[in-house]
Amino acid sequence: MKTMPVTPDDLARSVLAVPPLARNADLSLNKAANQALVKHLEAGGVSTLMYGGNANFYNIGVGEYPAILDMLEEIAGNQSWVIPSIGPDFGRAVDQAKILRDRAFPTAMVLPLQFPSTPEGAEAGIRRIVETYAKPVIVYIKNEGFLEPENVARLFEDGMVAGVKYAIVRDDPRRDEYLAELVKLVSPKHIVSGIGERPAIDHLRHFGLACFTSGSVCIAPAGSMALRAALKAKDYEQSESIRDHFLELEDLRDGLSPIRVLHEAVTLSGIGDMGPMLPTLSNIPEQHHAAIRKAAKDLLEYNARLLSKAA
Ligand SMILES: N[C@@H](CC=O)C(=O)O
Repeated sequence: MKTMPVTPDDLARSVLAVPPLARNADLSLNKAANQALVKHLEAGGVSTLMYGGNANFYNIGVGEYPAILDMLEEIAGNQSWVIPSIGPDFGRAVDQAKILRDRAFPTAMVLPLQFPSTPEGAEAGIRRIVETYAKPVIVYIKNEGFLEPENVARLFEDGMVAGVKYAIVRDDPRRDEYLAELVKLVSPKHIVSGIGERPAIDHLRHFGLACFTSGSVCIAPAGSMALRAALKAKDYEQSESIRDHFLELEDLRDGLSPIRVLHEAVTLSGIGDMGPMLPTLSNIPEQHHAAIRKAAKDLLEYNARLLSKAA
């Protein structure tokens, strides 16, 4: 596992995979299945693994946290950069930061708390979390009202933030006043698009963001990395044609539940059995499995074609 401090190059060098977390029937960690998924991602060229919403870190207790960190340290390749999440509530984030500060992970992402929270309170909380952790964190902006751009800018100026994951969903990602303000106050080289392949083209093309996070990268890492390369080359026609391969699965995710569909897609594709979802989420009903299996297998085949072309 890579342990160097975070730089903008780190944020840009790989799509940031946001994988699900595999569990056994009794909800214990399924190390073999988690490792199979990490190996699949690494074989497709992905070197950044961010464990957050898709792994349901929102519901992980402090008691289980050290065991999860042990497993992530063991399953990641030498060159992979692993970012665990902390929070979303302040008390849990501080307790997890105390566990993390003795570990080699280069940073952690602070999950956003919707309620009860104010922008000033969230800024103050992140300052205290960073004081406890003693390393800058990644800030996750998922909804309006959690942190204002000014709060984020102040945290940056004070060296508290290593990067921002920006994930507020808009009907048209090009029309985004919050993001336009944020990139005026914080250099976009520190900000990654956080909503998968669909808005990534607009976020990188029109706002200059450094890279993007993705769940569907877990099925087609070579596809997501090809999209990243096309965006870096500013080849937007090629970018759109690559993104088209993801839309069947992304449509199902957006229509049903992004996290739950991804969890089942990894299982049904055969990459690894993700098992039961940790409460308070539940597995997607079987009536949707046929459509998810087809979309996942189509995307996996696309991944295989890219890998064999590159070989
Ligand atoms: N939510 C996005 C990106 C990850 O955070 C996805 O799952 O594709």
